[in-house]
Amino acid sequence: MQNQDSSLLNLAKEIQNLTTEIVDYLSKHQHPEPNFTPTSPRLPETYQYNTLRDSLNDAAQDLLHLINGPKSDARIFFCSIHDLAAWQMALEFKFFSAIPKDGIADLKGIAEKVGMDEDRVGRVIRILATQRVFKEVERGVFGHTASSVLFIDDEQIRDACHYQLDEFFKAASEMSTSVKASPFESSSSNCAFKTRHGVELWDFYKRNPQLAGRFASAMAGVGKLERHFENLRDGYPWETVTSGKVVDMGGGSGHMAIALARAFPNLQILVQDASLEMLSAASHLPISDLSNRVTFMQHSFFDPQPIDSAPAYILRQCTHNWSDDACIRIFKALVPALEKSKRGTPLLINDIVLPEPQSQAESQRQHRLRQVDIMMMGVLGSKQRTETEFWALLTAADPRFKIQKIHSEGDADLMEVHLDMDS
Ligand SMILES: C[S@@+](CC[C@H](N)C(=O)[O-])C[C@H]1O[C@@H](n2cnc3c(N)ncnc32)[C@H](O)[C@@H]1O
Repeated sequence: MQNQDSSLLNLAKEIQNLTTEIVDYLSKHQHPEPNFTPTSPRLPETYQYNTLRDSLNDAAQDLLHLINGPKSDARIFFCSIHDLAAWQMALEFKFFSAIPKDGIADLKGIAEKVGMDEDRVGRVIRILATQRVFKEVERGVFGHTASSVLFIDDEQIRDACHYQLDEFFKAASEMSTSVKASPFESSSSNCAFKTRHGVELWDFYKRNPQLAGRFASAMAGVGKLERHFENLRDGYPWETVTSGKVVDMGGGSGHMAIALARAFPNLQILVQDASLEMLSAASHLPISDLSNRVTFMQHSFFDPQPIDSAPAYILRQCTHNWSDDACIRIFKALVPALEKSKRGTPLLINDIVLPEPQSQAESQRQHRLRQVDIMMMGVLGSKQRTETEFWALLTAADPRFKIQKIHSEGDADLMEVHLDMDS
């Protein structure tokens, strides 16, 4: 007889029910089920699928936490830094491309290609293989899995993983040292990145143009995760824009502007960024056919916006890089241009909007968002914000700012803000 009151069994039933819903979803949308091989079919990237996936993760994580217990859980999490160290080596020494995409390679061949001793190469690959990244097909011979082949197929996603495990991971280990040095002030000059690298983040990239290029590529990689682009594409009626240039402020290499221009042939977009290194990363992107519709300009969003009468102003993943005071300055610098624009011209803030404290957001999703918040604390002394916090900064910049709506079908929400000229 099963115990009806068993919370463990109830969680297992929830997992069974959610898995059934996922299998039904895949079958209804003609998606074959995934497997671990390099040719595994791709998963859907819809809001509905991701919501089911997050709920299943929540239930499965709860069951594992309860069954593992606090001691075993603690051992798993504090040793995960060594998984990251193995990943760091695999990325830095290009392990992924050292094994042919459709084939296998032995340890000697891989070690020669990556320029490391066989012993350590084997140890790194074998720990990753325990997480189904690479597979030891026979003793000392390795092939790819779905999770390792991703890093051959998608350079931008590889760059997104690489910059995190390189300059950001190194900085993260200095978090408590930096807070000890300035326990009551968090800023780009009082944060772990500055403690570890000796310079602030944007100066670091100015001094390392190659890493700035990787960062710009990584931003494009991050944009492919968790429906970032879909939210920007679907959260505003872009097809209604008939004239003028949309301005993408702090647009980096312009990868989002390019994707948006491809999705909407009616759009012209001006990408602004303060950094020439970021803007020049655009030369690596395939945009020759868009040269009339996507243009670039060096401009700091702290200076008054020189383009007025744009149909929309985008600020994507920029506010989270800055302190409250700096965000207020960014919003203020846009006000004169908005005043000269048509009524209802939106400022579109495309960034994480954190759930308000104690809200019921799924913990899997909330965990992802809060990881980015801690990342911002470490690399720039900045933060992710709730809607209430955004509202406070916008109205401090100009009391006429109103949050019109928030489109939220992915991790990076699209917040539509208007300057209400009648108030
Ligand atoms: C996290 S990245 C986001 C880039 C792009 N919007 C995206 O979504 O991928 C932040 C961008 O802000 C740019 N930036 C930093 N300071 C700036 C400033 N004062 N004015 C304009 N852009 C700036 C950086 O160069 C970088 O490209």
